[in-house]
Formats: sequence, structure tokens, C-alpha cells
Amino acid sequence: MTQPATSSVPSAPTPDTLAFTKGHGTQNDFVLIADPEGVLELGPQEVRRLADRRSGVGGDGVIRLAPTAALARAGEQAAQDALAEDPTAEWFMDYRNSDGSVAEMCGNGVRVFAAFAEQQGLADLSAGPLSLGTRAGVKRVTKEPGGWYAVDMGPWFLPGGESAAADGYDAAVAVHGWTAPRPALSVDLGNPHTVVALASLDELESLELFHAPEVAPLPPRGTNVELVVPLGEEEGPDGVVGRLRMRVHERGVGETPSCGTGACAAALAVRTWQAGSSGAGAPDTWIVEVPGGEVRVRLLPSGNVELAGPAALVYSGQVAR
Ligand SMILES: N[C@@H](CCC[C@H](N)C(=O)O)C(=O)O
Repeated sequence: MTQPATSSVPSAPTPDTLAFTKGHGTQNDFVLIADPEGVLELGPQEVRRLADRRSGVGGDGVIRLAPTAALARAGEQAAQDALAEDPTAEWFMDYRNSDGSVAEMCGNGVRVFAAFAEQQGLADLSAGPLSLGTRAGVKRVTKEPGGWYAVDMGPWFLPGGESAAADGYDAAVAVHGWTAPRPALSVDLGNPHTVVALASLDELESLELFHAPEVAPLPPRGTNVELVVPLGEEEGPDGVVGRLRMRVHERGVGETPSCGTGACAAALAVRTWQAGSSGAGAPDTWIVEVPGGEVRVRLLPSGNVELAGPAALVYSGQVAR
């Protein structure tokens, strides 16, 4: 049923089959569906079926690529906002978690979306950055000379405000196997994150994280949870670079080998723990090690955060609806 990603496959959905491409960013994996007319009704049940690793294609999430203008005309507020923010954001990333829930943003997904748009002949990143709409605003993707995709993820904030930054925490997280909850910091990247600092790599690697961690107080929209261990600083080509290792339990999914917005949240939390909300004296660039590889997080002079990493398209095929 499947064909190599390099072969050309029909991309428009038909009533009884869907053309898909399977892709991943540092092993955070996605089922990608091109909907160039913006006509596909994708309900939670169908998302769960596509994402199922036994009876479907399998993935942490399902990504629909659709025209921003068509979604805006159909009343999708986020698409209307995206066009108001940047009328060149022709394509929209409609992101769903594997449990069928809708998520605002996916950092690894944006990179894989850009690679998919190129494969479909809908974008040419060699000609310049791609602006795409998401439920958390317009994101701009640039292709780096080494083949990585760099995404300007836009603004971020600490929901707990200055007092949380000063205290270093505003939540507590309990994970299966711990005798006591640990302090944690909430970071908003358009989607919600709670970052917990652990004492050592031994602790990080010995943890069982298949069960949903308990977060108190639980943010109103739920949360993704990142467990992090700072690994110090090193000299990079453009100055000092911080390094950390992370495991992540995603909202709507469970433990995943990577999370792009989670990597940004982790770097921003560790930087805040080191230097407060101004970040003065802490590195602006961070390498985040995840079970599925490595990504780079950078504080841009604009105050926005940038995420860079690989994007891979693995195979394409047709799946029955
Ligand atoms: N894997 C993504 C995040 C996907 C959405 C998340 N599970 C949520 O519900 O917020 C990433 O790479 O950022």
C-alpha cells in the first residue's frame, strides 16, 4: 500500500481514500494530509483512527495542510487572524493530537509541514521563508544550508508572570514513582507547557513517564510536561551555548521522543532559572537533547524564540476512510 516518499502520489483526497505522507521531526511523528481545496472534514474519530499505531498509519499527531483563505471563509477564527497578521500565509497547519483533540501549535510539526509543502509543490523554501498560519499565529520557516528548518515561533510568556520568574516556580508536578512533587515553571508557546527541573541524568533516565504527570494547579487548557536536566555551557561557533536534556509527556498523546514547543519551553525555563526573566548573562542559544535527537532553540533579538531542527518525510500512501 505504501510507496517511497520520492515517488509522486495523488494528493487530493477522494471520498473513500485519503492520500497521506508519514513524516517526523526528531521522531515526533505525524500523518500529513494535503487538502488543497480546504474541503476535508476531519473529525476526532478519524484522527484517532489515522494516528492509531496498530490499525491506522500511526503518529503522535495528524496534520492537515489547507488553504488559510478557505478556512477563514468557513469561519475558522485562527485562519482569519492569520490572514490579518500576514496575508502571505497561504497555507494553514490544522494540527490534531493522536487522541483527536485540537492543539494550537506544534513546533516539530511546523518544520515537517514545510517539508511536506515543498514535496507537494506548494512552497519553495529555496526562494525565501515560508509563512504559514497556525492556531497560535503565523510562523515563518527558513531552510538552513545544512538542511535544517528554522522556525520563528513568535512571542512566548510565563503565565505566572514576574513573581513566578522570581520564585523560579509556579506549579508542582508529581510523576509516577516520585515520593514528593517537584517545583515547576509554566511557559506558554501558544500551547501550554510545565517544565520541571530534575537533579540528575540518572533521575531523568530511570523515571517511568508513561502515565500522565499530575500538575497542580492544572492550567485551564491542560498542559504538556517537560522534565529537564541542565548540562552546562559550551563554546559554539557564535558564542556560548547552553545544553540540556529533556523528556516530554505531551497533552493528548503521552510520552513522545520529542516536542518542539516543549524544547523551547524547556530552554526558556532553564534560562529563567539561571538568570531570571531578563535572562541577563545566560546563553541565548540552547541545544536540547531529546530521546529522538537534538534541536536548537535561540532567543532572537526581537524577543521571539526560534526553533531549528530536522524534518523527514518517510513514505506516502493511500489509506481507506
Ligand atoms: N509535538 C508538538 C506539540 C503538539 C501539541 C501538544 N501535544 C499540545 O497539545 O499542546 C511540538 O513539537 O511542539
